[in-house]
Amino acid sequence: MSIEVNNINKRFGQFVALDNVSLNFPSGELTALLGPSGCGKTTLLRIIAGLEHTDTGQVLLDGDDASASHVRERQVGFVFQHYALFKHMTVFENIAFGLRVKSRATRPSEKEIQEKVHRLLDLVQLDWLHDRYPPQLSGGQRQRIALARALAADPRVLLLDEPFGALDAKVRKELRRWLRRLHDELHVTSIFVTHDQEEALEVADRVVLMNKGKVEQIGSPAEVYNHPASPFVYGFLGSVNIFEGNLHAGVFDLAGTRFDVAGHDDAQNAKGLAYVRPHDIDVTRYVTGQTGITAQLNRVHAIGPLAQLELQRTDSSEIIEVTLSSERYRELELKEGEIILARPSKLRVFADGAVK
Ligand SMILES: Nc1ncnc2c1ncn2[C@@H]1O[C@H](COP(=O)(O)OP(=O)(O)OP(=O)(O)O)[C@@H](O)[C@H]1O
Repeated sequence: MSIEVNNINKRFGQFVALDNVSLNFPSGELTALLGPSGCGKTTLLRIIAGLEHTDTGQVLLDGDDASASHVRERQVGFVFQHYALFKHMTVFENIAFGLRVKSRATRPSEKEIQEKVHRLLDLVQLDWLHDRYPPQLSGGQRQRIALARALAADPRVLLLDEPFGALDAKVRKELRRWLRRLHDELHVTSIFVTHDQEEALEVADRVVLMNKGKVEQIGSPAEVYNHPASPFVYGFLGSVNIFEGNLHAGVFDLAGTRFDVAGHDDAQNAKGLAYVRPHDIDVTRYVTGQTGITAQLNRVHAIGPLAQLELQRTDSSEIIEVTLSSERYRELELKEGEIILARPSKLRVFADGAVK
C-alpha cells in the first residue's frame, strides 16, 4: 500500500511539531525517517497510524483519504522501542492474541491460528522459543517476537518507531540486517523511525531527513550521504569541516586557494561557508609558497585501514579533521607537532545566509 501525506501541520500548544510536511511513501519500500530528537518523526508516524490528529493536511492510503478511518481499519502494524508483550502469555499466545480477539465472523479456526503463528515464528527464526514467556527472552528476541505479532494481523503498512533503540550496539547491527532481509521477503510498505544515521543508511531504500518539523531532504542513502542538500544534512550525516571564505562570481577563495563553485555566479564578495568531509582533504608537508590551509598536526589516531588526523589552523584556533588511508599517512612520514598544508579536494559551498 502506498502512503501519501499532504501539507501536514501539527502544533502542541504554541510548539510547531510538524510544519507543512508533504511526503510520498511508495508501495513496498522501506523508508527511514531520520532526524534529531524532537524533530517530529514519531508525531508523523502516529499521524499516519491514525493515533494522532492533524491540525491541517491529509493522509492518503492507496490514494484514499484516511482521515475518517479508524486505526483498526487502516491495517497498520506497529513495533515500538519498548513493545509491551504480555508477560503472562507465552510467545506463541502473544503472537496469536490479535487473531483470537477477532470477531467470530473473521476469526480464523484454531488450526489456522496454529499454522499461521508457527509460520510467523519461522519467519522471525524463533520457533524454538514458542513456549517461553517474554521475561525469558533477550531484548533482540523480544523485538523479533513483537514484529511477528505485528505481522500476524496481515498489516498493509508496518510502522517501526526506534524498534532497536533500547538494544546494545552489536545486537542492533544484527537486527537491522535481519530486518532488511525480512523486508526483502515480505515487501510490506514500512516506515522506520530512527535518530541513528548509520542505521537509516544501512537499512532503508529511502531516507527522509527531518529537522525542526520540516523535511530537509529525501533520497536514497547514497544520494543523501554523497549530496547533502543543506548544511543541516551535511552536519547530521557524518563528520564535516566548515571553512569560511570569500564568495565572488562563482569562485570561492579559501585561504588563498580558489575553487570554482556552481550555483554562486551572482555572489559579490559575500561570506561563504565550505562544507568538507574529512576524507575529502589531502595533506602535504609544508612548503613555502604553496597554497593550502596551514595547520599544525596535533594528533593522529592510526588504527586499521584509516588514519584520523586532528589539525589546528595556524591562523585561528579552529580544528580540522582529516581522514587518510593508513598507507597514504605512512608515505607522508608526518610527525605530530609538524606544520603541514591541508587542501580540500571536494567541497560544497553555501552562502552564509543559507546556513541556519
Ligand atoms: N502530546 C504532546 N504534547 C506536547 N508536546 C508534544 C507531544 N508529543 C510530542 N510533543 C513535542 O513535539 C516534538 C516532536 O516530538 P516527536 O516525538 O515527534 O519527536 P521525535 O523526532 O520522534 O523525537 P525522539 O527521537 O526524541 O523520539 C517534541 O518537541 C515533543 O516534545
